[in-house]
Amino acid sequence: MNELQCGTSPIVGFRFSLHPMTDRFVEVIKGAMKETDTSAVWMHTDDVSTVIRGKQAHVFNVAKAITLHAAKTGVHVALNGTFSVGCPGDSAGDVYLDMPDELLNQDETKQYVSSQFALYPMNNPDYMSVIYREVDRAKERGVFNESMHYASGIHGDIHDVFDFYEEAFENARSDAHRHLVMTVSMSINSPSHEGSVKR
Ligand SMILES: Cc1ncc(C[n+]2csc(CCO)c2C)c(N)n1
Repeated sequence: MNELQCGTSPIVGFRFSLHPMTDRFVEVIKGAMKETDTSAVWMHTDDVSTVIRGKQAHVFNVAKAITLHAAKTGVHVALNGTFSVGCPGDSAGDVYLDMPDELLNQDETKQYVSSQFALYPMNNPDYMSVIYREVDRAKERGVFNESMHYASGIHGDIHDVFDFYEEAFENARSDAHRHLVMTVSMSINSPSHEGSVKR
């Protein structure tokens, strides 16, 4: 296969970093990963970030679970990450596409999150209408917070926010334009949320 060719694999990837605002950052990061069932995704952690790859549903399920575990410590946590699909590069982890669909992390604990996201529908000349459509979806779902340069503000309960992100990521790509990148930046348990309406 031509390694430079994009758009042949349905594998979804998420590369992210957690930044807990505490001296106890090591146990918050490592604890969140350990308490999450990551067996349905390929995962690798280094000194800067962690990458998970696999079926879309599992990648979003694991991303949310790790974030929720970190949030439940009560510590102010920042998460930054990039979702990508349609550019397999290497095929390590493709075996995870055979995993059963059953989601392995089911914690329903409520948790307010404030976030910003940006969609990059690669090689799609009509990318702005894709972006507007997904921002409209956020408004319909009740998770839209505000417009801003280079991103859109999304907030609410972590389950509603991650549901929206997965739906937007699913809908912002097509057979004609399979390569999609989405960046997400989240702030949780921040003292700056004080006074925010939806908590
Ligand atoms: C999700 C995530 N993965 C890796 C790092 C990088 N990192 C920074 S401190 C630390 C623990 C001590 O090794 C690690 C792994 C991160 N911040 N967030």
